[in-house]
Amino acid sequence: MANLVIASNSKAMPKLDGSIKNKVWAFIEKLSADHTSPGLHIEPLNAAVDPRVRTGRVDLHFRAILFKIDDKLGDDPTFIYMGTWPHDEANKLAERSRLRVNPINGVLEGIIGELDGENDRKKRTVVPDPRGELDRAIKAQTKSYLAERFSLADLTGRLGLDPDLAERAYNATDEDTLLDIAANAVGWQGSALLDLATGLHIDTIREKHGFSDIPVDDALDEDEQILKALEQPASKMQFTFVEDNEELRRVIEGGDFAAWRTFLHPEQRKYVEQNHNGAFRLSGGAGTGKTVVAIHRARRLAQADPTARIVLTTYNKTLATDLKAALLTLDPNVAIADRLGEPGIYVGGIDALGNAVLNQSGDIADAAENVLGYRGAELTHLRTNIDKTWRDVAQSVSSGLDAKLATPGFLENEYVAVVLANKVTTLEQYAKVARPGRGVRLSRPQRIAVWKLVEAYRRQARMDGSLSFPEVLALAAEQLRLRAEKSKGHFADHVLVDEAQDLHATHWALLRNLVAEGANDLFIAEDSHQRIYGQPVVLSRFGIKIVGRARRLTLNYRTTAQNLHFAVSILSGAEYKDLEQGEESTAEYRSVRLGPNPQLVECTDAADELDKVADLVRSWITPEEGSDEPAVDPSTVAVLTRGQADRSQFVRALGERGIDARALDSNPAAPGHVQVLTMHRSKGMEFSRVILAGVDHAHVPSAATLRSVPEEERDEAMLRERSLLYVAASRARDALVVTWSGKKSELLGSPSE
Ligand SMILES: Nc1ncnc2c1ncn2[C@@H]1O[C@H](COP(=O)(O)OP(=O)(O)OP(=O)(O)O)[C@@H](O)[C@H]1O
Repeated sequence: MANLVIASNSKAMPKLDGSIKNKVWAFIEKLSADHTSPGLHIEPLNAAVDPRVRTGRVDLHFRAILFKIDDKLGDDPTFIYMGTWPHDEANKLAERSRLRVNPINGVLEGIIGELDGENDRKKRTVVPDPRGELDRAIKAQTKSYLAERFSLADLTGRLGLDPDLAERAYNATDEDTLLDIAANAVGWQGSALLDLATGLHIDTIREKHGFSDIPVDDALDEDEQILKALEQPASKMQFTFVEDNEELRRVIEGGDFAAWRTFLHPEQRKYVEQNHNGAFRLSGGAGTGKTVVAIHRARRLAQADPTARIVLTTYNKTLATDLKAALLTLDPNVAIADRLGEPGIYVGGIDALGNAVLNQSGDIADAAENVLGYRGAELTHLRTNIDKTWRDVAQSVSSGLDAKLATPGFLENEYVAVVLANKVTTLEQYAKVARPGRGVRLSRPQRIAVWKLVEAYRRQARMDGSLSFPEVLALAAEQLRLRAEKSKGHFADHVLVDEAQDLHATHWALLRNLVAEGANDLFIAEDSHQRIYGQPVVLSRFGIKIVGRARRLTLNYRTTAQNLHFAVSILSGAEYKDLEQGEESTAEYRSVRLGPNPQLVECTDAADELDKVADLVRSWITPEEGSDEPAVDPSTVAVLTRGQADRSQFVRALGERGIDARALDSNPAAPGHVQVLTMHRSKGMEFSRVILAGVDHAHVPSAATLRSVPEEERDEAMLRERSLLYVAASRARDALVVTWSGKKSELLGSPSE
């Protein structure tokens, strides 16, 4: 059985239709089963530049390009599949294709040859020009964009860029041209060029890509050097060893969209594979692959130890459902644990995790006494009308608390972040407890007043026999702590949490108590710029010590550089803190793809906006006859609104204009319809085309939301509003459109600013 390596070559390869894909799959399956099978017609080429190159017969009209590396000990050879082309083209390209170990960094490079004139044409046109000539003319300088910081020899001699590519990059006179060149380069060369454009030091770029200081081992022959180079992290951006048929099917069928399953960036791979001596925090901009890393890592931990109890959790149930689906897409055979505490990966929303702990815990009287001050708490029903309960309590109890503080928002935050987080059960404790991170300072009389309301709230809950989610979580955390104290151990060996920026105090208490401190205990994926609920939390308060184990991803895989630039411009001018109170920056954020600029559409009034949004959506999903644009699958188109009322209005308006649209709420997305959802609901999701609708002065930031918080907490609420628009703007893979009527939102910076 031959060893099989598949190269990601989507940039060079033509798009293949479904029937050819099936034939490619059959060809590769046959090749891995028996490479000597005559039906494969594996043939060398007389005039090939690289003697390892072969072509093979996919069908009468298509041939695959391969490299064959023989094993000198006589074992089976290794075949590297580079892609499939129409017959004549494949033969011509193969003659000029080659495999080489980069002598500067040790990375394996599979280079597909070019057809006659293609190289010259590329050099003349450089690359497509999506931003428009005008933009470029304005920004163009006559000097090389890179010359101030690097020499051409740095690019080739220290980084190992292909000399022709390095020269083109060096001749680029502005950032846009450089980004164009990066977007068209293959594998590690593209991401290294982006790093150069960002201004990173050559040594940093080498380190990020895991380049070897001894690139080539001269004691090995060339074939052995090639096989060794396949192990380099940056080689794995282009090549993957196929271990079994199931994996092979995934690679072939996945195509471009599923590259995340196989071709990880060396940094992503590092965070998947590295072991840590305790909690680790992976932050990173929207779309940099934090979720991808968490999923791969969970699978890696499960493979490394089949008895390990792994918890993979995230902010809510819908995101957890997506997480589980993605995990099973990555590996349909992965061991899923159906019950918390069993070996395998248990996937669930974090609130459900709290429930699971209590359901599996038996008597919770001691925990209830410690957290709530009474023993009889039962998980009979969940209280969902929290706002109403606080409102009723504030109206019926004469506490003397100022009206601006006697709001459901302030009281619930105080209850969760201070009272539950510190297991406060008496006024004496509350009067003394530290309240770090709470915007409003409270005098002693104010504390007494708040406590009166807390007591009334608890009385009410006791009468109802109901518990809120934060109470369930606090009880579950305490139950776990008591269990560990009695030497009964923990429910998990490894916990991985995604979207962690939005977790509140009792979530963290639960996570800390779910797993003992130790190797690979907690893996935290988060982005402070995407905090749209609640307030920042300081992890060390919960016994979660990151101490130097924090890293950041900056390369965006989701969206285009233009959309990314626009999304980041929304954050500019505001200061964000990460989970350890460090400053979070967007300085190195960059994207691997280019596209058109986001469209900003001013409408005359609400009716005009509904019409314009409908026209735009229609032009995408049913392009006019003769249009060059292919029809877009409606379910990959999303209209995002700030509130639920606007959401309903857009669903209705699109329907009235003949477009089948559905509101997306707690239900899963239905195929075949345009999705209309709130910006909050869009968290963690992505779509091909996104319209942010109703982005006007009154709705974004939401004037009503800002009015509802005390003055001292307004800056924080404003940060959340800014983050919400950033989250929404960073959901688009390809096209991003923003519409409004009346005065536009103050948060909208122009993309050219
Ligand atoms: N190495 C990769 N190769 C190809 N695609 C990738 C890679 N890593 C991530 N992606 C793709 O980029 C997109 C964003 O990834 P992911 O959702 O993991 O990012 P994220 O950082 O969790 O984003 P967010 O913070 O916005 O939720 C997804 O479509 C994912 O498949």
